[in-house]
Amino acid sequence: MSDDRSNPDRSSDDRSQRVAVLGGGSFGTALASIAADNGFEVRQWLRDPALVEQINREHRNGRYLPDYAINPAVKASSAFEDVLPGAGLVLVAIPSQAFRQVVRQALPWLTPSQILVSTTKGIQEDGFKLMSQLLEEETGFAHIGVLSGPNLATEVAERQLTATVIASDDPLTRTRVQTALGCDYFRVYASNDRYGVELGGALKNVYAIAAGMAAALGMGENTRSMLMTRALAEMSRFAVSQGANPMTFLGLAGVGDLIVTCSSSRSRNYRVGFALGEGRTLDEAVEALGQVAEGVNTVRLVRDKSREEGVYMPIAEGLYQVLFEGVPAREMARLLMRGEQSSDVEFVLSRENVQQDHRDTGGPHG
Ligand SMILES: NC(=O)c1ccc[n+]([C@@H]2O[C@H](COP(=O)([O-])OP(=O)(O)OC[C@H]3O[C@@H](n4cnc5c(N)ncnc54)[C@H](O)[C@@H]3O)[C@@H](O)[C@H]2O)c1
Ligand SMILES: O=P(O)(O)OC[C@H](O)CO
Repeated sequence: MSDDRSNPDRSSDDRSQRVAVLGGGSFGTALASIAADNGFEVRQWLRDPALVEQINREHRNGRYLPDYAINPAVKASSAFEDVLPGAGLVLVAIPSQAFRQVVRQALPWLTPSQILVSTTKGIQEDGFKLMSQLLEEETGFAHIGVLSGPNLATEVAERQLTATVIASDDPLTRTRVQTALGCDYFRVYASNDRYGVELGGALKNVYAIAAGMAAALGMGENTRSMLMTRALAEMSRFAVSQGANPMTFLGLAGVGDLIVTCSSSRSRNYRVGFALGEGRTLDEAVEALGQVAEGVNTVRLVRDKSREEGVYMPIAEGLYQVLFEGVPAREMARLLMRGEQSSDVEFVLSRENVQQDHRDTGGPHG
């Protein structure tokens, strides 16, 4: 690969350490190729032996990224022992529902000096846990991070200019990820708000489903702009109630990712929403997609949590009713407009404020 993509800050020490990617989907594959473009030896783990064979022989992932040439330095395997020993950085790109199980299977080949980074934007039902929390729980390691931001995998694979965020309170994790993945078309910004960055990535999927639905229903740009704006307020309100820093939601992993996912027909969550807006059932929409749209599960978890904690989330509540209670999408959109708050910007600075506000206004569940 050409030298002009290489990162001038990379030290030879870093390069001597391999990069491992767990997951053979589109994002995992795109990231593996970037690290290989940057001169790292890269090993990718995936379950499907036929796909392993195709990646190694044709340098192509026909199932998830058929039109993209993978850097031949990426070697795939379905055996952890081929992939993990000797890796300095391990990127985990496995859907949330299988995340813990895969990390558990990989555990015998992981070591505490390794840096573990989740790229997965989802929530685990049991305990409302984010993926980096599962990494911590399963391994007890110190170098844990999260990669998030407006990063449609197909655009990354096409080498479109893209920015991402590595969030960790561990400086080594931030630096190593910047070195392994940063290049002239993939900018890696650092954040130390791991929780806020990770929560933002999971929450925006909910609103992408709503945005896809609005598009299919023929709603105009004014309506979709309102939806995204109210979505940002709703996400931030929820995040603050969970103790996150609202400022993070003004960055790439908050509003940045919200905009791309709510606007692009390349987003899987948007596509599920679009299919629902066209009148398909949830099962039909998910089956037609053939991949994971994390927002379907997230909307259920977030809606339950918001009720439990008294956080006002009318869009998540309405979407839940469309997805799981058979309320027609068009009817829900009208109801949302009627029930919306009358003030525009709310300034919520703390968890206590959110809860006080709902006590004062009577909130939806208050
Ligand atoms: N695709 C994108 O545009 C994109 C961009 C940024 C972040 N992400 C996040 O990254 C995560 C991974 O996304 P992706 O697009 O690479 O892939 P994906 O979500 O489509 O699937 C990832 C891989 O996990 C594998 N998998 C699923 N269940 C498994 C199991 N039980 N055991 C082992 N492997 C299993 C699949 O076979 C596939 O190879 C997602 O959860 C998503 O939130 C995706
Ligand atoms: O395809 P989606 O909807 O999972 O979204 C992909 C990325 O998260 C966009 O940043």
